Amino acid sequence: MTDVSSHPEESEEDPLVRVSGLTKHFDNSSGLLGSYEFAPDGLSFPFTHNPETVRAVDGVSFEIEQGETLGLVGESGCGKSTLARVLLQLLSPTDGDIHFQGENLAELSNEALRQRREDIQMIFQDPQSSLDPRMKIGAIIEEPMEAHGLRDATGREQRAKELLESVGLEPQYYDRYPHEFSGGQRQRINLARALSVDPDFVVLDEPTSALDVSIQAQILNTLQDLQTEFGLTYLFISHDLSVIRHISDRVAVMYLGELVEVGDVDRLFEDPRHPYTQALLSSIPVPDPRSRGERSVLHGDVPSPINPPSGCRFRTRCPALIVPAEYDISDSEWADVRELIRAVDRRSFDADSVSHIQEQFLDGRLTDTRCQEVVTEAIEHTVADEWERATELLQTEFAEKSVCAETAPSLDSITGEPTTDRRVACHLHGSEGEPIQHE
Ligand SMILES: Nc1ncnc2c1ncn2[C@@H]1O[C@H](COP(=O)(O)OP(=O)(O)OP(=O)(O)O)[C@@H](O)[C@H]1O
Repeated sequence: MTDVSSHPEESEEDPLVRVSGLTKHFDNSSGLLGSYEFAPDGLSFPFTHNPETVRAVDGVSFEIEQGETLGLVGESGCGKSTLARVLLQLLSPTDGDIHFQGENLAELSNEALRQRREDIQMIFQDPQSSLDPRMKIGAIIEEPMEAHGLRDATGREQRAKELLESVGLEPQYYDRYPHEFSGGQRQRINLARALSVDPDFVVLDEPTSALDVSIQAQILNTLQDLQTEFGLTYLFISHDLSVIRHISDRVAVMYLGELVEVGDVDRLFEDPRHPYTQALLSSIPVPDPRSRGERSVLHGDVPSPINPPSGCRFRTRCPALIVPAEYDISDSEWADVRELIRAVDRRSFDADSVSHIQEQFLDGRLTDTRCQEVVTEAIEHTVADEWERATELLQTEFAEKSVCAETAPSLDSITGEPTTDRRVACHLHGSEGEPIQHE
């Protein structure tokens, strides 16, 4: 039970964790000479200074209620681990606040923060890394209790043995060494160690990714049992959507440092609203492909967080990019133009003649004259083997003029949902849950 009296700011309505506008930027120039580029010719000024900011986490806000599991999902490099490390105070935020049990962690004294650290524990992907091979299992589990001055030696031993049982291991493993255990068992030992200080909140960063699939399911079940037994709250980070679906109550989808969709796990999996969530879900293999709607595939890589795209960060890979307001073309014409833009970008067709390419991508001439002029000029560039000019023209005249490039969508709730906590950051979804019309 949480001792409410020890947290004066806490009120009935406070979630366990409230994160507001959390931002973590890495300055790549922090290393000695890291951001200096030396002139190779030896004639010009000897070096230039190009500091680069990696926008790993950019204005992220969410809440986690006591006892729930929030799943955090997204492709590699989108900022999940950085977010976890900032939450755990292993990294200091560039901006934003983290409230835990009603207290702003940034405002705590060092001693108060040290005590709070007891309440927030982390489990990493590699079950080996935190187990010192020279220490016995008992000592490994007792170490955090000792560090926080909890219990006497006998009490710690008793607690360690109880925890071994709770995580599904034998109490007599207390005197053994880590090398005697399998990957799954080592992750269980890590769990026992994290739970030894009675945390309220556990951040699990890809805790099952290094394990065999059959072992993964057992660990997930143990995590759920432990959650009930100890009243734990989890932030569960994974790129594996089936794991996220199995374990989460709610899910937050992250793309290039930002959250793009948050919602109840069943609603989000049944009816994903953000094109990125839709693309991620359609990449899960399903036994019967006919049972899913239209499949969309993620093209290309996640762009660099050093210079993320303007507006919506997903727009450079988005299959639903909104047509620029100045063009008066139908949805199917716009779909054809988008296909042409992607094909030019990937140079995926044989640029033989203007008329042939026009026929290949477009069903007749476009109704909007200006739009057709741009398309013709771009196709002419490809035939002249000027692919970069074609790409640049299409980007400037179409992609960059879309509202998706001009304005960053905010993570807004969608009304008409059975649950209130469904938020999506996409210009396709207005606050009334209806697509915004851009005529
Ligand atoms: N210390 C650092 N200095 C500079 N850049 C960093 C640092 N740590 C992370 N990054 C960058 O921040 C971005 C987010 O990385 P992060 O590890 O948080 O992503 P992730 O979603 O957890 O990916 P993965 O699942 O591969 O670990 C990446 O572009 C990464 O290269």
